[in-house]
Amino acid sequence: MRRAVCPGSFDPVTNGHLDIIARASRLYDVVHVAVMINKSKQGLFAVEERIALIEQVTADLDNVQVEAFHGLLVDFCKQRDIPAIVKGLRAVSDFDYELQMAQMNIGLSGVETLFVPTNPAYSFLSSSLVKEVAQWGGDISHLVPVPVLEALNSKLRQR
Ligand SMILES: O=C(O)c1ccc2[nH]nc(Br)c2c1
Ligand SMILES: O=C(O)c1ccc2[nH]nc(Br)c2c1
Repeated sequence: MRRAVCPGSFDPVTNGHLDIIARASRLYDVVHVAVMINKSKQGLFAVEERIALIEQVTADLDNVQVEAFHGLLVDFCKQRDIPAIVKGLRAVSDFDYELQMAQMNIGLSGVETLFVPTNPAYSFLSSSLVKEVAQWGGDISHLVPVPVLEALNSKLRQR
């Protein structure tokens, strides 16, 4: 079974993320979406909420599995026999950091990183920008899946 992991914080999952995950699911037998637990950074959505949203929006992709992880991504990969990391690249500005991480990861464990050029329609997109615009009442309905839009609206109404 050829496995890959798509790591991220997915706080929340956007159309850009979903595009990468769907394309990876067409290239690999199993795609593990790994939601990073970051104790030092309180996200808008709890990890469980992020996982539930990703599961909801990838329900039509039967080879996608979603789970949380903390610690080193390469350890997550080793424990699950995953030889490849798949990440989206939005712009040249992403590449510096991603190259550094990829070189660190292959040095640590031999896990390769494959980069997928994001759909140009989403090259400006990030979870943080979506949250920023949504909290000021901006229309982000074309940037996130419907369940995420609904979750964002109710989360921001609670504030
Ligand atoms: O959610 C994130 O933090 C995040 C970051 C960087 C990313 N590259 N590709 C994907 Br999918 C991705 C997700
Ligand atoms: O949402 C983010 O923060 C984020 C960052 C970096 C990213 N690269 N490719 C994708 Br899709 C992506 C998403």
